[in-house]
Amino acid sequence: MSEQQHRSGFVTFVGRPNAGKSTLMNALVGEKIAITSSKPQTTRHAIRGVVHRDDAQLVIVDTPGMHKPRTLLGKRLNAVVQTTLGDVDVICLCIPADEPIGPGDRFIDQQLEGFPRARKVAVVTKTDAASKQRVAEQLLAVTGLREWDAVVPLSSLRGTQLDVLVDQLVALLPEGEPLYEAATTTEEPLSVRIAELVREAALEGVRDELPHSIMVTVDDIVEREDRELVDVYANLWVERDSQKGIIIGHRGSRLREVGADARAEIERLVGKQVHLDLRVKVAKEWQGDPKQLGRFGF
Ligand SMILES: Nc1nc2c(ncn2[C@@H]2O[C@H](COP(=O)(O)OP(=O)(O)OP(=O)(O)O)[C@@H](O)[C@H]2O)c(=O)[nH]1
Repeated sequence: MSEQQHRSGFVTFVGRPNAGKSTLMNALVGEKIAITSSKPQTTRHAIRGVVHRDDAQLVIVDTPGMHKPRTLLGKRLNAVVQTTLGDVDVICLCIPADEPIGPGDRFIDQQLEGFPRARKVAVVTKTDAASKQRVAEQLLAVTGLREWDAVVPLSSLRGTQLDVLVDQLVALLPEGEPLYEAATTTEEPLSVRIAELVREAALEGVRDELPHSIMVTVDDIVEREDRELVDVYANLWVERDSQKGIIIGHRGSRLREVGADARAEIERLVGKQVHLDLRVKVAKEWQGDPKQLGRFGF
């Protein structure tokens, strides 16, 4: 194949919280990069995953869910979305098959008008969770929103139609050389990926406003010289003392569970045994504090 025919470019997935964007990106990249959870607004960073093919390279940028900002963190997250969308070749709007199209979807669809350069693809996600008829109705409803460059129904969970989406996306990319080396699946530094795995474990089973209050930082990752062992020093931040109690649980039982879950995922990532030193700390109302936000990398 000549260099000319190779295609490469940037694709992003937008959609209301819980639409299945992160799960889809992980399924496409074939490796756990963005963390997923049933809590809305799990994604906080613009994360890149890379899909490699002989004839193309798709760089996927994951964005936080678009929403009306309530906190300073919310505002900064929306700014990340705006910058990301101005910069990509294809924007995919994800709409779950198992829920009717609502004001949230329409709001985001309208925002797409602001990015005329990008090609636009509708992805109907979670087809496994809806009947055939429901999927067909949803496809019709989605088609009514605007003129799309492609409309693809799929299930990330079952892995159905993922190849169809990739084919469609590749066809919409400009011709160009690969942007990343073949072995690269993400640009995220190891410390960030580890912090996200700890946050994912901590999100399991927490409710109400607590999910948004959780932040994880990694102080140090130390490889032992004498053994195949990695020491990870991480902090789990919450906004209030009462939240600290919830995270730690009765006699530390919840924290131990979170640590064990996170450790298993980190071991899978680094391919070595891991010792996880996890401390719970309070950063008072960090979501509204510019100094704290800066410290957490927002
Ligand atoms: N049945 C089914 N569930 C799915 C599928 N894809 C995602 N989900 C579930 O939907 C929920 C939300 O998925 P995410 O990928 O975190 O959604 P998101 O759009 O990235 O969410 P935010 O980060 O909040 O913007 C999770 O509970 C997933 O397991 C799918 O193909 N089928």
